[in-house]
Amino acid sequence: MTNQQNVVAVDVKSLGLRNLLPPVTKSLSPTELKMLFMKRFEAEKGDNKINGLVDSMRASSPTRIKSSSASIVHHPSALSMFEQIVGASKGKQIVMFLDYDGTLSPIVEDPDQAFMSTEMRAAVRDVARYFPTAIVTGRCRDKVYSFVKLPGLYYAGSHGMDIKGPSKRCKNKKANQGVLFQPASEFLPMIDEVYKALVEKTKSIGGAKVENNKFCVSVHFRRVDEKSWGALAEQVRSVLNQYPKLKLTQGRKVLEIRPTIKWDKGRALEFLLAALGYGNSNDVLPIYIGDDRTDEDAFKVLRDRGQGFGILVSKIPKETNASYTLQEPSEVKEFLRRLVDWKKICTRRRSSTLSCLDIYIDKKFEYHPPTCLIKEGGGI
Ligand SMILES: O=P(O)(O)OC[C@H]1O[C@H](O[C@H]2O[C@H](CO)[C@@H](O)[C@H](O)[C@H]2O)[C@H](O)[C@@H](O)[C@@H]1O
Repeated sequence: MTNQQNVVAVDVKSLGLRNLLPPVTKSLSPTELKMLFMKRFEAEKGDNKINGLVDSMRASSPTRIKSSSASIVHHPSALSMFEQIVGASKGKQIVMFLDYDGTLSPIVEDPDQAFMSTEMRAAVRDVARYFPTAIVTGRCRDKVYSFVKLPGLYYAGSHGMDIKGPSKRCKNKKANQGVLFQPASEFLPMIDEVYKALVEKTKSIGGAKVENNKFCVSVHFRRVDEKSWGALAEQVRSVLNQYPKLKLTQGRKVLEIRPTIKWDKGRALEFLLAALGYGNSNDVLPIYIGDDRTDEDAFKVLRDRGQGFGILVSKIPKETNASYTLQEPSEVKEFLRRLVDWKKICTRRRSSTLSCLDIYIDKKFEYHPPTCLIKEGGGI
């Protein structure tokens, strides 16, 4: 066999190799041809990844609704279904799980300014008086604590990779007071390194902001011109390519870089239920309220367990594993207040001779159940 026999006449244009070769017809050996294909394949794979990422950055805009959203159903409002929700808690302990951004605080341009209102803080504090309560967030735990400022809660930062229990004794004796769980601690130096690299790589992209969330990193593009999203995606990919142990997920106008470990908000929810003594128990009704894609992991866990309710905070219909919706943080506050008022009524009913009617006309409460069906044991 001569070398000549191994040479194949290739029309580089017809093979779509235009970007890699001058636009001429040329004879190539099989080895050259293979290398060309590989090069093109890799280049296309990279391009597709970036394009895919930019598409998904566009889709993550909460104001857009997919046109082919036949499977997206309107979930009922958790406010209009309030009685059914608390009714399901009869004989069970409600445990509250609350996402932070977009749930307790409105979405704002600058992540450092995402404060929660005094009224919302009071609502969360009151809820935590009656029910074990956890904040589950993508943020760094210390940062979210500096926003929430309530000591009696569980905090799960970094998408649940940094869990800490309340700093002082709480009423629930089953609770493990000393809980501190950090399943990704070995990733700390790597995350730090990636954070620095991302700050460097994105500094020329106007509006981009990199946030160190301790066990994960957020790259914000809310203030980046849409024309530069591709450039941003490329920079993020170029850094991530060097760290196969890290993965990319997305939230609301944010790219999230996190360890590839199998841990998310859903796992954190399971961990916290176990820490509270409800690991394999039917005596619990977990309620998880969140607005973001990352909260879907927790909604799914509740659905799979057939226990409790996921409540999605969204003004627009979305594909979700949640059972109910609330439109915005102000409705979350209203829901939390109702929960507290309902619990107070149940507690008073048990410790006094007041009739349902007495409770109903008691002007002290803003919320009065429309029907007087309060039963012993907490259910309506
Ligand atoms: O799990 P969460 O508590 O919802 O945290 C998810 C991310 O929230 C923050 O970003 C989001 O809120 C910002 C402030 O409103 C907004 O500017 C940004 O566009 C949103 O994505 C936070 O800054 C991220 O680190 C969290 O991962």
